[in-house]
Amino acid sequence: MNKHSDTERPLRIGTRGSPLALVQAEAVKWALGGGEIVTVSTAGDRDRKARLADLGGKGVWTKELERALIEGEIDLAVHSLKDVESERPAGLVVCATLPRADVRERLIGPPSLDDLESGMRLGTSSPRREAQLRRRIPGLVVEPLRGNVDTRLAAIEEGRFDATLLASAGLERLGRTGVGVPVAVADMLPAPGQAAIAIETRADDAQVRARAADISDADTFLAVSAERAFARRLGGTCHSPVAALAVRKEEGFLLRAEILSEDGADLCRGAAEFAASVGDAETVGARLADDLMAEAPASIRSLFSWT
Ligand SMILES: NCc1[nH]cc(CCC(=O)O)c1CC(=O)O
Repeated sequence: MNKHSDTERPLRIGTRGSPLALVQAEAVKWALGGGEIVTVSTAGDRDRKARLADLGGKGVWTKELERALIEGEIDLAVHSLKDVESERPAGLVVCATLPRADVRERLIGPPSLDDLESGMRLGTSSPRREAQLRRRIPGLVVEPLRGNVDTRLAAIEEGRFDATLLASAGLERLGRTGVGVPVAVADMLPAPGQAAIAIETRADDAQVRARAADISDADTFLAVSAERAFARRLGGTCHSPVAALAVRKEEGFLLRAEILSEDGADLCRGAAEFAASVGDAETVGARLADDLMAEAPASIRSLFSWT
């Protein structure tokens, strides 16, 4: 029996209602040894046509859950960490992460990135994916493609696009392991926080924080702390192509990160090591952001509020 379960109420686990969100919330419920799933709909779920940026950026996926947390309707919120803006509303914290899944992207459509050519149509609404692939394939035509995983796969099957990219982690969690081909992180660095399921709660809720800490994966939490400190220091918005990935080394961790111009023509990348402490992860992530921005051309700098 879970060591907290004698004394504590079942936690209300807030989640979006998409198939991926529900699978992730179930994973957290299972790890906690129980709880009640509460589904909250977000602006991003209600409007599938508009560009993410026009709906108010990444916050569209999380705002309703955050309101429910602040108002005490739920005890914790489960998110794909990469959808959670690096600046949190006052009083809320990302306090735990489940063990990270495969961080790679999967290419849907062609057999490999080398099969993409100028003039082909890539469907994506991600500025990072757009910039990374336009850098690699000048002349690639990029058009918005949103919606849940099935919607996006259907768009390729119906021939509306030649290719799209999806996170391996999401496909695996939905049981779609055979879809597409994995892309090496050396060819496409993922988004900060990709493949990590995060628990967000009220900063002053010590009981929930303790229960979340029990199920948190320390290496994942350290890695994403550095990636998110990097993104936070840049002052990016939904229009900012940012990639970052930290991995465990024999001693400590290695953070790799890059920022690009919208068309991918310009790129600044770097790497830095950090020790196994959240403080060091955050310091090193922020310093790498400063180092890259200090040398970034205007085409990149204009996409961030870094000063
Ligand atoms: N932006 C939507 C989103 N948020 C998290 C995932 C996948 C799961 C993850 O990275 O944790 C996806 C889909 C995708 O980008 O393919």
